[in-house]
Amino acid sequence: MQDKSDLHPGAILVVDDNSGVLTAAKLFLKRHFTQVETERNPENLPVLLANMRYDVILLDMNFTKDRSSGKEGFFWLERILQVDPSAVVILITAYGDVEMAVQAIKGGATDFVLKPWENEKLLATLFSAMKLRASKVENDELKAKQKGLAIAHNDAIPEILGNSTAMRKVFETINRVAKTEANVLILGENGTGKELVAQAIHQQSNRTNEHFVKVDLGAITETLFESELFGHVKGAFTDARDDRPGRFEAANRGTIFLDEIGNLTAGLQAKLLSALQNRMVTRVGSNQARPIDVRVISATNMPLYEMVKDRSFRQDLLYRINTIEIHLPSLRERAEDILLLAEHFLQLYNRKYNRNISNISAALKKALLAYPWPGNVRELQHAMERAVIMARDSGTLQPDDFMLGSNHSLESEAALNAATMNLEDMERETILKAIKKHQGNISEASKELGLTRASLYRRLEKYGI
Ligand SMILES: Nc1ncnc2c1ncn2[C@@H]1O[C@H](COP(=O)(O)OP(=O)(O)OP(=O)(O)O)[C@@H](O)[C@H]1O
Repeated sequence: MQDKSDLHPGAILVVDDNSGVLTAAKLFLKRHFTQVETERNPENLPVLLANMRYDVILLDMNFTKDRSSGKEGFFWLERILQVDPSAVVILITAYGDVEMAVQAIKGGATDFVLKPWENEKLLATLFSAMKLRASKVENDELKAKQKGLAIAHNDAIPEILGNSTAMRKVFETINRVAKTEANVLILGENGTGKELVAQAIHQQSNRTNEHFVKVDLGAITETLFESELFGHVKGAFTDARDDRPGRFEAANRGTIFLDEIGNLTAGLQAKLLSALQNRMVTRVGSNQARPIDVRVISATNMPLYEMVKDRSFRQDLLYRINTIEIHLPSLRERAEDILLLAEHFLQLYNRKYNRNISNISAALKKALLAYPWPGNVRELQHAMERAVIMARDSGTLQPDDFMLGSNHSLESEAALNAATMNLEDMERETILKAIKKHQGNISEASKELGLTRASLYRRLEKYGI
């Protein structure tokens, strides 16, 4: 008996009305694959397919009833693909039927083998078919997941709110560019809604049924970058146990969202530029370039134009990604939106935490308007969530209920100081307090402020802290 662990995992179905062919196929294939089934009567296919997902189906083109036209083969191929559009079907054809087989490939078959087959050739064909099946299944799962996420997303309605002139302009631009194929660069501070805008563009685009794949370039290490973005083949490096597509392939026909693009090192900028220019990616360890069709939306909170001047960002890469630019204003630049967003988050968290706080007191409104919001909408959202949870009584939310980054109540600190401090002073104060509260732990402080570590560090530098 053969040790099962030597076998390649995979389920194969062979459909042929010649029992000799079936026996030979089964004997041979069972030595290589974990599951091999055979079927003489194609009429049983619907039942078989309903009960089992086969990785590869070997299908005879010419059943006895209709010896030479291949009509039955075409018919069954179509039926299989109806049941499982990702099915991988290999046709078994007789010598001389090659033209017909080519036609069948156009109709959705993956490959064909000639009868009588050479075992080694059949095996090679099956192995590559298995790989194709694996990537189809992975793609299906990803799509299903994405759809699930999108639905969950719609449920939560992360609609982009804003009544300010600046935000109206942003909405107008989104409407105008979404349906085009233009690459979009979104600039704005942390927490201003860059990801939300990227999602909105994808949702309104012609690619809406395909994947929206986000890559946080700030979080990818230099060594992982290539494999993460472009994929790798088995054995390319120590941990590469299987072939794996990268994020660009996962986003094929859809949209890729390159977040924190300003954080890329010079070497990585060159690699990304080359992929975007050639519209091709090459998996690490392979020399086969694969074409990709993706729309690129990038975002950063870094001053890319200044970085081009001081040569820390490539101009040619900037021109690749900035066909359309969207500037998201900071929250303090659109004070008109502060109360609108505050009310929105109040209702959102009322529902979430089963509370019934009906409004925001005039004093708190004043304080919210005076605060500089270094972490922008995200900071307001977090602060509102905390307030809804912590508020002592239902009814009206008061300044005392409201803790900001510093964890001091608005009334006692920010609101009183607002009259005498300018925005930068206030931001510096807020940051100092957060750092003090977390005893110098930058990760914790940045979390509380709604900033990334990188942007907190930039501010520390700016304020000489
Ligand atoms: N205009 C808006 N209306 C409603 N919610 C918003 C708005 N802008 C941002 N938000 C919310 O604020 C949070 C932060 O938004 P988002 O992640 O899109 O910001 P970002 O600019 O991409 O942040 P970062 O630069 O830190 O990645 C999210 O929860 C988002 O839903």
